[in-house]
Amino acid sequence: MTEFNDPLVIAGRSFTSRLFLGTAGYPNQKVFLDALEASGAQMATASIRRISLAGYEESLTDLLAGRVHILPNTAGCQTAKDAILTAELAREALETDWVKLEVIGDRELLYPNVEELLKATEELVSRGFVVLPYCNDDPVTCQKLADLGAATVMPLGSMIGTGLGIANPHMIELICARSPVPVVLDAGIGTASDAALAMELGCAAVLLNTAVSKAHDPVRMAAAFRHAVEGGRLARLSGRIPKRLHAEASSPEFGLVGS
Ligand SMILES: CC(=O)[C@@H](O)[C@H](O)COP(=O)(O)O
Repeated sequence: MTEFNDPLVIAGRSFTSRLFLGTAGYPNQKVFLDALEASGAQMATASIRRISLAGYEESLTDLLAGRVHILPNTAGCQTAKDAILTAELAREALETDWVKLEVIGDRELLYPNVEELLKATEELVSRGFVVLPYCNDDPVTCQKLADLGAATVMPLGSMIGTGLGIANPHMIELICARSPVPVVLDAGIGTASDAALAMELGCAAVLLNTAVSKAHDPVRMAAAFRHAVEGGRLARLSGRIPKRLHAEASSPEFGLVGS
């Protein structure tokens, strides 16, 4: 059975795991590392502004190096200028061109500022970055980001940290159907079934943080997400049955003894 292990390729790099993990908010370093291992994730994102997290005994980058591909993110940035500067700092410090681009338009909602996001994407692509933008669940914005050269689009399921799951599954499905680049569902995931749904809708991968780091048992939850993402992907590839409005007997009615 190799189908659900078909690698996801982003900017020439292959990932056999389609689960990407955030690194913030774990109770301690051991739980974080155990959860990371249980998740099977091969890419983990860390905020470049908070890279030396309190509670971690050694630097987060040293901790992650050799285990996963580190994806610095621009969390906390509110303008294109700020995000570009942060990405450049990350490139310098971590020697990576990859960046998860977050440009926030509202501190309470943590919703993207689309105008600034597009501006920052264009500039960072022109500077040679591999840009993975966190964006609205809006097909027009996703198309614009792809046109500007984003390596993926990462529409939100719902607001960051809410655990509300996928607020608009129809739109996520539509984005997946139209996107020329891989779609990574990012943010708002609450539990394993949300991640399975994302994959069933056609997402190439899922990025999440809070649902694991704040779970009662983060390590088990990380394992649950690993299975959910694989299961959802497998279901997607298998082709689900159409939904019907009327019952249809699942057992044949003819050829039974006495019929
Ligand atoms: C870690 C990170 O990048 C978050 O900003 C991301 O969007 C995940 O959100 P959740 O914590 O809701 O999974």
